Amino acid sequence: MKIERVELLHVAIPLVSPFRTSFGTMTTKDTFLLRVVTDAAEGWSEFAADPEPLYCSEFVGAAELVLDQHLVPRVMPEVTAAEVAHRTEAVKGHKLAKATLETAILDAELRSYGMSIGTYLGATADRVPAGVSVGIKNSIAELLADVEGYLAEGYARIKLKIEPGWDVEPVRAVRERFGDVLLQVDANTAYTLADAEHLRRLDEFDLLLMEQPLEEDDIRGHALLAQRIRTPICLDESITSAKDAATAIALDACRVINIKPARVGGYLEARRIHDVAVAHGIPVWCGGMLETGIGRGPNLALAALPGFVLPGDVSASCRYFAEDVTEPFELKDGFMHVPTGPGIGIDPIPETLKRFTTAVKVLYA
Ligand SMILES: CSCC[C@@H](NC(=O)CCC(=O)O)C(=O)O
Ligand SMILES: [Mg+2]
Repeated sequence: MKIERVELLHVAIPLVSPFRTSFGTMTTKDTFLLRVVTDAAEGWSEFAADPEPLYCSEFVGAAELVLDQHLVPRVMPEVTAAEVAHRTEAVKGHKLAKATLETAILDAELRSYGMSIGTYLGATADRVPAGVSVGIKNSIAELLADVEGYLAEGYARIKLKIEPGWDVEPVRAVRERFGDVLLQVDANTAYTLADAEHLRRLDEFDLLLMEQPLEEDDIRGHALLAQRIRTPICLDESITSAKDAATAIALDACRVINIKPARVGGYLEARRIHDVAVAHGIPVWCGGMLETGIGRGPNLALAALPGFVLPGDVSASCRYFAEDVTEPFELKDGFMHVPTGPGIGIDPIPETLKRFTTAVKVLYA
């Protein structure tokens, strides 16, 4: 496809409530959407990280710069989605920025074919079970009230953010109050191997998994920890490619993988990781980055691939947003429906997008 225009729309959407993790507290989804206009169709995507490099090394300002100066020029003037990774591989890192570019081009390409991203990726379900991520709270009582509300909405699985000082007690409280609900935790790299004996205390709660307890580059540490605790280790930040997945699986560093297309450079690599995991009998699930509907839609399609056997973090839009730049994705009987329209299957609502847009930068015209 011939690229005719590329623009980046900064959006700031307030969260319905603060979302606290081991690395900070979010109150607004402050990122950008990428719009790629081609001679065949236009495509949309969103940058999944935040203004500060706290979840990973990438952040909004750097992504805008690397797209403008190093990634978009490399895909000019004509490109297919399959070529984007190859054309940009000389640029080291910046997987989330690359994912944003690849996804917008893939969206345009699929729209021009009239094909949904679910069909393209190999989705085998039209709805997927939804889990929900629950932040660190000011009190156990507040946590229990939140979890009660999510369970009442029908969420199939609860994920609790943990950090040193907020781990065993909140997990115990949820287990004691809500019985054998599907329950897992996510530490976002907040612990070290020295915490192994403490983390082993979580084994009594029959958790589905413990997500990313150690630093993202500590594959060996996760393999050693896995020998000392019973709870299956799930990697998130550590897995940025199919190669990482193969290494982590081969070293027994994880028994589950959280796949986020943004973290691994896009949906094409996400599918490769799915395939590697399935080949090794490793269950995967689709993670989340508090995406707007522009990211939430295609994530639901990915979550419908056969190896995504665990509920993911693709919750209803209202979990985070009172109003989104797209029509809301809603929870129905604990499931989220996979969009079936062409491309990512969802479009920004022009008037709402305008209202939430804080800046527009034309990268190519
Ligand atoms: C600001 S936290 C973003 C990363 C985090 N994501 C979630 O906890 C799920 C967020 C969501 O529901 O989209 C993770 O490490 O898995
Ligand atoms: Mg995580």
